[in-house]
Amino acid sequence: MTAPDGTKRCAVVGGGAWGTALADLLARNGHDTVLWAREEDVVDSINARHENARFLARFPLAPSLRATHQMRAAVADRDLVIFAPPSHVLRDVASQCADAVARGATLAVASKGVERETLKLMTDVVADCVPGRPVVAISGPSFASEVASRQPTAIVAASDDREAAHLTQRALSSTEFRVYTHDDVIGVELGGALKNVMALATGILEGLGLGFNSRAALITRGLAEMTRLGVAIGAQPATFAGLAGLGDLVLTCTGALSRNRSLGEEIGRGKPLDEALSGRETVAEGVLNTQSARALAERADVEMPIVNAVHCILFEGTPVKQAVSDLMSRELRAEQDD
Ligand SMILES: NC(=O)C1=CN([C@@H]2O[C@H](COP(=O)(O)OP(=O)(O)OC[C@H]3O[C@@H](n4cnc5c(N)ncnc54)[C@H](O)[C@@H]3O)[C@@H](O)[C@H]2O)C=CC1
Ligand SMILES: O=C(CO)COP(=O)(O)O
Repeated sequence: MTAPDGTKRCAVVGGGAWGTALADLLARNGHDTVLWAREEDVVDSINARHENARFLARFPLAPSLRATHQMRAAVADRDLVIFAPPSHVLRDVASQCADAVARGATLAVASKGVERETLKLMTDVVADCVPGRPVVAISGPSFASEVASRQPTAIVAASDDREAAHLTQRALSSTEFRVYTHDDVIGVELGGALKNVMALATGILEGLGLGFNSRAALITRGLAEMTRLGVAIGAQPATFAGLAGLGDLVLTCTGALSRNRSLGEEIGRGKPLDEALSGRETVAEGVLNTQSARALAERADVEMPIVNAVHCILFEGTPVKQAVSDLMSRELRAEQDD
């Protein structure tokens, strides 16, 4: 299936901002690439005007990139299939096209989350739906719009299968987009899911009018609890100091482009969650990820005070100021006791 010049036949499943940016990268690298999008207007706008006017407006896409509404046809006979829908629909989407995926295909998943019902990682969800193929987790600090405008970006591609990680690395890498491989799938995936919760939390602090001290404390202690949970379920601690941990955490906790952070700001200013969510067409994974993270922490018997505080604010009616005060009044302890 691979052409003599090394180009691949690729499919990206999920025509939101991130799936579109990844498909654009593949197409610009010369790979024969098709993007499945759920919305007909997205398909039409990519095919007719080389733009995803709904989810990634004003960024010109590679003219060779094709979009389709036919998911099974999109994934058939492809060397590399990247899944990039919101995490809560990944199982549904992957199941719909599972039997059309080629036997020898490499699968990758770019969605950032932990399945709420099963507490499974995204790579495990894909492996459940499309068994027998290697699966790669793609994660790291990467706002889709900055990738689409070719700003230098670095991410990781993690897999237990070294060849699959290398194939994904080679397919996506360019002079503006640098992909590192990794072998710690749990750490890389958990970093991407948990940073969404921390981005919500820093947004809440911002909405409350708090300043830089509070934000720095939150990022640092947030990283400590992300690492604690990761290590408890089998991740390597060093992964959390890397691109998919600290890198993505800093990006989304400080970057104005983060949807999770901006949702947090609205909540910090006093908007109820359902009101803040209504009218948003784009995904803020941190909301569901807060529920998954809290359940994972309970199962692993790991203390995650910030995740817990966000859960109390979003789902238990705790006033924001009260949650901050509760966090600050916990029993004093040594920082190195993590
Ligand atoms: N936007 C970004 O900068 C980045 C996003 N991601 C991750 O990529 C994943 C997708 O996010 P975005 O591309 O940003 O989405 P988006 O917010 O741009 O668009 C929403 C997407 O959800 C899809 N969708 C909604 N309901 C659906 C359903 N029932 N079935 C199938 N699809 C449905 C829409 O078709 C659309 O593609 C998320 O897990 C996100 O965390 C990861 C890195 C960067
Ligand atoms: O994951 C992202 C960047 O790496 C995107 O973050 P948001 O979903 O908060 O916008």
